[in-house]
Amino acid sequence: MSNSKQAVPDTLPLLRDRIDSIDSQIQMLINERAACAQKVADVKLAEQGGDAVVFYRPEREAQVLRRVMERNEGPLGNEEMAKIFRQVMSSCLALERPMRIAFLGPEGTFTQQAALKHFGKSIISAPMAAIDEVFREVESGAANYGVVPVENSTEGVVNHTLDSFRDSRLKICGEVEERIHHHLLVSPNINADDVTHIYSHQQSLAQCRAWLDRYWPHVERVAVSSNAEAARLAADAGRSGRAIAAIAGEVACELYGLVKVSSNIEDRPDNTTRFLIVGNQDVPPSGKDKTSLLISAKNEPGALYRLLEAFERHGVDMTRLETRPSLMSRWGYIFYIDFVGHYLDESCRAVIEELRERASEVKVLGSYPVAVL
Ligand SMILES: O=C(O)C(=O)C[C@]1(C(=O)O)C=C[C@@H](O)C=C1
Repeated sequence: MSNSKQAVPDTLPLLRDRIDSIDSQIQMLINERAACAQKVADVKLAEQGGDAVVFYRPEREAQVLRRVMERNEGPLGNEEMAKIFRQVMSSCLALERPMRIAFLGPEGTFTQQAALKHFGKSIISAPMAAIDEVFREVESGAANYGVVPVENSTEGVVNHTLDSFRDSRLKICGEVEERIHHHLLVSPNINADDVTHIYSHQQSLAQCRAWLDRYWPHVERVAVSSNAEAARLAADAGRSGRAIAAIAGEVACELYGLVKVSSNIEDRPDNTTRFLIVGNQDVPPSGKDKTSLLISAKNEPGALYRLLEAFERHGVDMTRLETRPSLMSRWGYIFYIDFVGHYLDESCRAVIEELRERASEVKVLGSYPVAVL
């Protein structure tokens, strides 16, 4: 193999020769890696047998991606490099066993975008109409994993997702954060100056309100069921020459063959949504993990204080606390708590043990790697 540090030629033909030679080496190495992954699948099948085999290993994937970022020397940025490896692993996993991923649809939603960011593109997409359908699809075994939104930095918590954990035996196997970028999109044959209506989900219209007021004050805004649906409608309209624009994300833009009139038009550029990966497995520690708990507190004075005090005493860093009505008793509550660490870590174990003594129910929803990308 040639030395990667050898002098870079400075003419176009020589540079292209060099790129061709590097490409063929990369290709050979990727296939060598893929062959290793195939072997890994054989070993897993031999060791774990039949239905119990767990091909997808979130903790291992997180470690691989973290290592890629740690050793990266550029000129490609850490995230860019990790994205390339993300896709390489996705292809390798698909070779071991194709993964069917259920997500809150339709095709082109930000949840699908999050699923692709987390698993890479080599998955079988299964869009579901509602969050509880995503849970059911994974519980029934029809899908291997599910992806659901859990909180948004502007809109707050997604109650449907939290509530679905009450009666589900699914585990959280991962998290993914997605900066939500909105784009103004039209059909390629449409002139943006002719646009008469702008379609989008109500929340997205709200998230772009100031931008719309400034640049499109006289164009009618129409709320539809999702951004992806807005993109589909804009593409449909374009086919019959009607000038309708949509506000939607990157995946919907590509999926419906639209073009961007303006990019990143959201009023708050830090607008971020966190998604959870749900599945049937307990994920071993990756070295940098988070844990989510569901706790039913006894309805008595100081109950919440006694729960939280255990975190402080054992030095466990709590990152989120949400409260939902329990539905079992009037004014009873369920708390959703996220903290840093894995449930097998000594301090986390001690906290969970104490919580079990103090609460009427403690359910470990899962320990999982902190999002890498
Ligand atoms: O290490 C494994 O268990 C593998 O299956 C290999 C591999 C990879 O390509 O690196 C593929 C899929 C898993 O999710 C994790 C890693």
